[in-house]
Amino acid sequence: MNKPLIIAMDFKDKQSANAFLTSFGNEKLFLKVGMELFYREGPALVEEWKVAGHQLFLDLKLHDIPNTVKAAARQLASLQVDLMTVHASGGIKMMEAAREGLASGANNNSPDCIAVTQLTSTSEQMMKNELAIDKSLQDTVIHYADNAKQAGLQGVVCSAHEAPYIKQHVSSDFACVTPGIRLSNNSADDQKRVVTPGEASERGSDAIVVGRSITRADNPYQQYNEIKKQWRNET
Ligand SMILES: O=c1ccn([C@@H]2O[C@H](COP(=O)(O)O)[C@@H](O)[C@H]2O)c(=O)[nH]1
Repeated sequence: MNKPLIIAMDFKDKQSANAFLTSFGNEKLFLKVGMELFYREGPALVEEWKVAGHQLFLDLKLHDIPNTVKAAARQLASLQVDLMTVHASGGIKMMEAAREGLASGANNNSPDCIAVTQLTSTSEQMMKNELAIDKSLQDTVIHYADNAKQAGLQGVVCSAHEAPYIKQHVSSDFACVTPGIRLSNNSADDQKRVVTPGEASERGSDAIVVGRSITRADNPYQQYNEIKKQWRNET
């Protein structure tokens, strides 16, 4: 990966999403389609944006029994997206099943598959009190990342806080895709583990995912370029 800045296209429908994209002109982007937009618009919008030349991250966070995940991944592979997600808490067999499903459904290149370790909206306190996980957040994320590596996935979704530890304890070339990105004057909203684009870069993130800081900005294109500049250390 070459320091991608992935835009989280969390819009209610295709019309609002495409209205947002008009300010980017013909620029080719890396777009993340999540549950909100996919459940409304389905594969057609993904195909439309692929044809328009954008890279696509389909973030549906599959989490089910291995057989079901394998079959779902087989369907998603035919969409020829670049990246997709599963939840690491589904276990190694489920992640292996996702990889097998992608391989069997792809015409040529299968999409990269990465596993969500702990959502960036989760705090250490919440993990212990609500989720009843006794390990520290950092150790849990490293453990899940190690499972994802064993399952043959290409990387994980984590916060940039954990990225250096994953590089150190799992593998330096295991991809860390990090949401929870905010400029220093932005609200964290529902995110708990946030960093600035510059901090994500310093901590070794391979790609950042940014939604509301761009999509809700007064001038999304200007904000996108400001975040890109900080993320890529361009002065
Ligand atoms: O741990 C995770 C996994 C996925 N996400 C997704 O990233 C974006 C972040 O949006 P912001 O508006 O920049 O907070 C969103 O689509 C999430 O579904 C995440 O935030 N954390």
